[in-house]
Amino acid sequence: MSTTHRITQFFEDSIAAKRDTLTRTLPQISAAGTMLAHQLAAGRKILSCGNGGSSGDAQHFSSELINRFERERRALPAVALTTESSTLTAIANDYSYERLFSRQVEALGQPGDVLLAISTSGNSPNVVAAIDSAHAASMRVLALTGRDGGAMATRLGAEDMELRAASDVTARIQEVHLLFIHCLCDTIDEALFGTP
Ligand SMILES: O=C(CO)[C@@H](O)[C@H](O)[C@H](O)[C@H](O)COP(=O)(O)O
Ligand SMILES: [Zn+2]
Repeated sequence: MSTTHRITQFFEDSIAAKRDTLTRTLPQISAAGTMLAHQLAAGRKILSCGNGGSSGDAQHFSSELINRFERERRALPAVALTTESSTLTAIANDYSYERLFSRQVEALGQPGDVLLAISTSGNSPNVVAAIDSAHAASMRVLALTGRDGGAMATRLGAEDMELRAASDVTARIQEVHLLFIHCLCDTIDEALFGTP
């Protein structure tokens, strides 16, 4: 298959994944953004985590809360658990890579905070462990997944939410996750600060 044909296929597959996800999850996306806004309005913060491309998504989300999304408004509290290299290397070295995020949740998570847990497979052990630690800290969880939701989907409680991208391809799932993140940021701003 030629390069231009492959690129065309990537674009078409990404469009289809987004369209299918919208059809399946529109109410859930709105409800998830509203839940985040409610917790932020109550003075709580959002911790985010993920591996590889999802680590970037975790940081993308926290930067758009602390800095801003598309409008001028006050800074909102969010922490990506993927950036502090001394902490990350110490936990992986002294404990295990599986505890990379859960150890930080144990240190930083407070009742009512939200963990944004991002995994295209839903099976990354360190993200699954972070969900368990978030529950132990009386936090709520918003999971961004793909495929069949993996182990993460089975760990969520009644207070938690899942946004699942309608694809089995990691790269396409990530492209949907970024759209989730921007929709969540917009819903948060609308809920907290009204329509500009
Ligand atoms: O970005 C990509 C693929 O597009 C990769 O770096 C990908 O993030 C890594 O393979 C991750 O380890 C996948 O983990 P997960 O999404 O299944 O939790
Ligand atoms: Zn990627």
